[in-house]
Formats: sequence, structure tokens, C-alpha cells
Amino acid sequence: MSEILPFLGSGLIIFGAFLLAIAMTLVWKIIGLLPKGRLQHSWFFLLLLILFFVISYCLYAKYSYVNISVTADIVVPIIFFLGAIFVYIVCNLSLKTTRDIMQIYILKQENNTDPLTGIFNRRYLDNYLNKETTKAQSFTLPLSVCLIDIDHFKNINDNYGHPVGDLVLKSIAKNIKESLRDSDVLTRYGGEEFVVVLPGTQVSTSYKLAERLRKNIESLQVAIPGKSGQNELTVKVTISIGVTELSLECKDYMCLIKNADTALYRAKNNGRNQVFIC
Ligand SMILES: Nc1nc2c(ncn2[C@@H]2O[C@H](COP(=O)(O)OP(=O)(O)OP(=O)(O)O)[C@@H](O)[C@H]2O)c(=O)[nH]1
Repeated sequence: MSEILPFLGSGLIIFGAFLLAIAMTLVWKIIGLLPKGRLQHSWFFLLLLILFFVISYCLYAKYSYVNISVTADIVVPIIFFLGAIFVYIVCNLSLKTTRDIMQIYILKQENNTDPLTGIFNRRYLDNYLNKETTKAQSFTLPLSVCLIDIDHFKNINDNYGHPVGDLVLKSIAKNIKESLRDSDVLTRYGGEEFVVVLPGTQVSTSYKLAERLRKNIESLQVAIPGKSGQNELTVKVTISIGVTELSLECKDYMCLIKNADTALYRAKNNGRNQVFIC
């Protein structure tokens, strides 16, 4: 029995070092998944710490091979081995958890994003505007909404085809997004309609912003592919916008959208390419 004890002791420690080396590859994968920053640095520190343990285990294996002679001496290698299993399990679970959290994050993003334009979708708007109206009322802050509709968009689809219509939608969404502040939220309300939520903004300011958006789109030239073999073409579009704000008479999401829709209807009826307030 006493002859196999040194083999057993150093065998356990070498196997422990092997498990730690595998744990290091798991930590490396975690580092690759994380964004640059402090958390990534902390995992890098842990990686170095495990490397230190791998070296120490190897050195100790050499020592235990010479010094283990009685059964009681095997306790330390067993503890080393269990320690390595512990580190391996923690790193493995951390990698799985990181992957799961990233998956949840991606799903949440997809759930709130319009796939065509890449901006927020109606689902996000419903949640966001409900939260913002409650917040604005609690702290008596202004809140405005712009409902934007592309004029005669059906003609674009009919004349150039649906893919070109999609291209125009994307260009308009991009142009509007680039004209807004970070605190303003652009969403695709549906079809060729967009909603901009402007927290902390009074309707007079929102009107000026809406006018700026309208002019930007008016001067936008969307490049589209020409029909079979022809050169690139450009199409021009205009937008109509209905603007409204939260007030004592209009206190919720439904009312804001209803009033913005009324203003939009007036802009359309008045000849389109205009901004109206309700
Ligand atoms: N290409 C494309 N077209 C869409 C999409 N969603 C809605 N549309 C089209 O948008 C058009 C909207 O047409 P209408 O509601 O008649 O409005 P309009 O032609 O813009 O006319 P006004 O709003 O009255 O100025 C329809 O032809 C829809 O098929 C989309 O995701 N892609």
C-alpha cells in the first residue's frame, strides 16, 4: 500500500492541475464574451491566479511524490484535487451563465426592435410611453409626442416595388434618428408611421423639432437601384407630422396617440408635408 501512496498523491495533484488548466480555457472564453472594462480585467486577474495554482500544483506533485509515505499524507492531495474540481465547476457554471444572460439580452433586444429599420418597435413604445407618462405626471414634467406618417407611400411601393419601399423606410428612419437628441426615442408605430417620444419637452419645442424633421426629409434624396441595368435613381418623399403633449385633459398613452393622430389627420387634409399641433 505504502508504495502506491506517492503515485496516488501526485496523480491526484496532476489531475487537479489538468482540471485547473481546463478551467483556464473556460475563463478565457468568458473574457472573450465580456465587453472591455473592469469586469473583463477582474476575470483576467482570476485567470492569472489559476495559472499560479497550476504551477504550484505541479511543483507540489513533485514534492508529494517524494514525501508521501503514510495514509494520512494523502489528505492534502485529496484537498488539492477537490479544490481543483471546485474551481472547474465554478468556471464552467460562470461560462454557461454568461452565455445564457447574453442570449436573454439578445432576445430582449430583438423583442423590442423593428427588424427592417433597426429602431424600436410598437411593443417597446407601448411600455416606454406608459412609463414616461406616469413619470411625467409624478414629477410634473412636460412630455410630447410626434406621430409621423410618410406621404403617399403607397405610390412608392406601386411605382418601384416593395423592396424599394423598404429602402425608403430605412432611409427615413435613419435620417430622423440622426436628427434627434439621445433622450428622444424614435419608434416604428406600424407600416409607414413613426412615433417620436420627447420626454421633458414642451409642445412648442417639439413643433420646431418636427418642422426640422419635415424639412430634412423634404430635402432627402433616397438612392434606389435602377431597373435592370439602368443607373441608380433617387426618390424624394415628404412626411406629415402630428404633435401633441401631455396635459391635464390628456393624461395617458391612449389620449396622446389619439391627439397626435388628430393633428396628423389635419396635416394630411391640409395638403400633406406639414406639421400640425393638437
Ligand atoms: N415597402 C413597405 N411598405 C409598407 C410597409 N408597411 C406598410 N407599407 C405600405 O405603406 C402603404 C401605406 O399606404 P396608405 O395607408 O394608403 O398611405 P399613403 O399612401 O402613405 O397615403 P397618405 O398616408 O394618405 O399620404 C401601403 O401601401 C402599405 O403596403 C413596409 O414595411 N414596407
